[in-house]
Amino acid sequence: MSSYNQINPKKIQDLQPSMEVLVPETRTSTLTNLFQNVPLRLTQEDLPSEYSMQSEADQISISTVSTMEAVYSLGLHEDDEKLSQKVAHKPPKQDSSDHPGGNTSCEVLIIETNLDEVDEIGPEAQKDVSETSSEASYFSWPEVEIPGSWGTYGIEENPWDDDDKPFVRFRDYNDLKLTRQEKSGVLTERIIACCSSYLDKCPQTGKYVLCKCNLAQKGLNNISILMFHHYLQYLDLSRNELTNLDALGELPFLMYLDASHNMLTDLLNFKAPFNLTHVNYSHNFVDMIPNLSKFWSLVYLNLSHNQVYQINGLDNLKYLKYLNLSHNQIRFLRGLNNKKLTHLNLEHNQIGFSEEGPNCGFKALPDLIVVNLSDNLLTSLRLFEEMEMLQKLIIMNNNISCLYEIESLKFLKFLTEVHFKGNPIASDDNYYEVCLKCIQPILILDGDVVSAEDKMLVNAKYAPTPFIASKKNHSDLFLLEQLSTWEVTNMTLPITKAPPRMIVVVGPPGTGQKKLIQEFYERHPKCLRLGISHTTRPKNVNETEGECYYFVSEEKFDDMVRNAEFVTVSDILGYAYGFSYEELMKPSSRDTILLLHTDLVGALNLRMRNLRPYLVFALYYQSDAYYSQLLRKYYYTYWLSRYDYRCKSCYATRCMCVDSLPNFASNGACLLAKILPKNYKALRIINDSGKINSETSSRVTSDIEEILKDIITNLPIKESPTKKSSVKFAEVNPSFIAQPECYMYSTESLSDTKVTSLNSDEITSLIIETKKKDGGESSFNLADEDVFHSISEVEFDFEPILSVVSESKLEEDSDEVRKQNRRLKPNQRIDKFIDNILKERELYIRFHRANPGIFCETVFTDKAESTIQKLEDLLKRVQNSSRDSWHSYNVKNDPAFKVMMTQRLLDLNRDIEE
Ligand SMILES: Nc1ncnc2c1ncn2[C@@H]1O[C@H](COP(=O)(O)OP(=O)(O)OP(=O)(O)O)[C@@H](O)[C@H]1O
Repeated sequence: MSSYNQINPKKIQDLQPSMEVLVPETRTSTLTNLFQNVPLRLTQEDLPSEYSMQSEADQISISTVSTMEAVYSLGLHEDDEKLSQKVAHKPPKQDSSDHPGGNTSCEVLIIETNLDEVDEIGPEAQKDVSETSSEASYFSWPEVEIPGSWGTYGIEENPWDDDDKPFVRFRDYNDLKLTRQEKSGVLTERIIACCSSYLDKCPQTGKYVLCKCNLAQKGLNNISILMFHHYLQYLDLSRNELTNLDALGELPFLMYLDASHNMLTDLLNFKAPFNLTHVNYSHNFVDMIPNLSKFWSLVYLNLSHNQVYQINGLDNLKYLKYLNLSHNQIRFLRGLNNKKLTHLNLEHNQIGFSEEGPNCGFKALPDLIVVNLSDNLLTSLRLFEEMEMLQKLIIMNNNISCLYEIESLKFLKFLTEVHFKGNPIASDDNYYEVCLKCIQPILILDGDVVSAEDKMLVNAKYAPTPFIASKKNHSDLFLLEQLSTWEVTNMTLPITKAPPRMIVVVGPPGTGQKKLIQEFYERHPKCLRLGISHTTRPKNVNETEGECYYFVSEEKFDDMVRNAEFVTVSDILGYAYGFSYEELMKPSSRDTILLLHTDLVGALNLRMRNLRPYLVFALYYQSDAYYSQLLRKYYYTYWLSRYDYRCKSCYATRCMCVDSLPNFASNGACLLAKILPKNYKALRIINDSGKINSETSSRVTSDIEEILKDIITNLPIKESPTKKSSVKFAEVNPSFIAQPECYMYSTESLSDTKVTSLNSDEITSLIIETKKKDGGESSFNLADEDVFHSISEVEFDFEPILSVVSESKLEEDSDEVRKQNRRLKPNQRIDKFIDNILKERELYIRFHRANPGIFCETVFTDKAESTIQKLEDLLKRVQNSSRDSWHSYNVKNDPAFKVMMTQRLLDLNRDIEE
């Protein structure tokens, strides 16, 4: 027992007369309250010798006066400090200002009752009582039943800790001489007074009341008197002989109830308090859980060591976090759907099965952190597969015999502690290693700390490198492919000859696959053949028809699609790309390997069509470099195509971009100037108002002049592939042309004119494109969509420097997104465009990770040498691979082929009609 309540009654004799005690009002009233219920009388023995009691009448009945009055009347006055020195006490932990009444040094006065009323207690009995009392500690929690302090998870800290509140005790239970009635197990007010503590405010009167009562191990069998103690919050009735708790129905504020180690058969069979959160009912005789809906506020429920044989009645306990049903007779895991449950103890039951289904068994308990299922009959660990929050699993002494079961735990990211001892698996030689391998986060296995070295060793021993894993998957797929029987599907190719073996370089746009395969082809022209795709995108200046693409119009491409001429078709950044059957089956030597590049869709189509391509994943190693490459590649072209139809570029030894739009003028040209190669020059035209008037036009002209001069004098002339010597004017703004002294501009729109004042070899072509309005000033309003359309219709016969990226891909976005886009500043939109491509790269990478083995090689286009080396290795492998695995297939003999082709055509027609 703590010194706090271990006061020698004789101490009172140390008190000196005329000592003053300062007692806060609230405390006095509490004491008074308490004393009103406990009529006590002081006897001569209790008093210092100076105070002799003359007669019975001098005995002070405290039932009518407050304690303090009693103390005063006895002259026991002392200031708090001195008193507290004299009386053993434990000072409160917290700052006294937290407590009502200021100074809260807790003096403890023990005042004995009238001995006449008390029977003699034999030495044996006295010993019993004192033992009982010392066991029932005020400061400890109910005993821990589960190894490893599981049982204390109920409430992490004791909110009713007497240390935190002023505490007053008048008598210690040990010093009570029990009456006959009390000895027979009847709870009396005297006992309650001895066992009560912890002052808290009464919710009704606002006065302080004692709200904690620890009646553990008092031999009680009748507690009906408790019904008068409405304000109890904490009640410990453990280790008594109780058979019913009806009286608790009168305790509306009860929050904590320990009724363990009694003889109770009914669970919580009393009127539900408002907010009962913690119930310990362990070690009783409960065999059935009734519907506990009324006890909705339960957070902790301990029903261990009862006779429960099935779980039910807990459905509506939405706040239940801790449930202990250990040492019962439960056979089947079901009836638990308490979503907030974090700790579940079911050890020592007979559970062999769990309810199966989407919201059953453990699947209904997504938040479980600790589970104890030791000493049951489980044979599998699969029921824990989806318990994502699980941190600790105790499943000792079950029947888990297959090591493979541990695999079920491999996706549990937080599982750091497992106990499998006593299962057949634990005696397997590989048990330790398998556990470490499958349960990656593990820190404690069967109570022993797992060292980092062990984990590393095991991982090194068992985990294949990604390379091997990828190869293995690949070979698995290959095997599957070999084993699959030949059948005609919608994807079956309408060809009768085995297609060539092929290497396909796959990557996101702008990765440089085209350049890569060309370089590789040039190294091995004899054993490779370049596969040329069709595309609707405009030809770049340095591209030749039929060398890297067949450039076709959209109409032509659509026709080819309708005629089913393509093996695969993709839409990339608004242009269509397709690889045709004709190109696939082009006559070549049997040993020649087809080399082509596609996007992911194309590559997967080739695979689905059973063409068995060797897929090579190409990407930029450094995403920064990829970003810069995209900027170089698309910024320019995208800008031109999207924001300013009037601004076109021309290919020349030096290029000039002329623009007349305010937005472009202020941002675009500058930007272009930065990103264009050195021998290109961007011309910036300042035109804030969006109108070209005579003033701005003269500035424009002088700007042009300046730049042209600069081009001519400073920049080295480079060979132009086109060597055009004409200047193409498209709808030339008259105000430009009105400066004949600068350059000879034609006044006729859309006509070719020589630039006479410049050396035509040096400036090969120059496009100035503006919009004339009513023959006068040109007005350019960005919001004027018509301007955009009319100008985009103008045809140019020059070759654009870079591929012009269509905006149609972005046009596919919803209207809402489009509107947002419109509101963005031009450079933000471009960033978005590039962001989309970067996201596409991420998609490719994710796809690769999720499908190990689908790519047989990964190359980095910004690491040219290693890339070519890898491709050469691959080429050797492909050359050595079997060529004859194709089934010869005779279309004529296959009725299914006809049916399938008819169906395919019908589908196609329907698509076209739609
Ligand atoms: N037949 C095809 N089917 C699907 N995708 C294709 C096909 N042909 C080319 N592609 C892909 O189209 C994308 C755009 O190619 P294109 O050459 O037009 O632009 P690019 O940005 O210069 O490409 P790269 O980065 O390879 O140089 C590339 O990712 C390419 O792999």
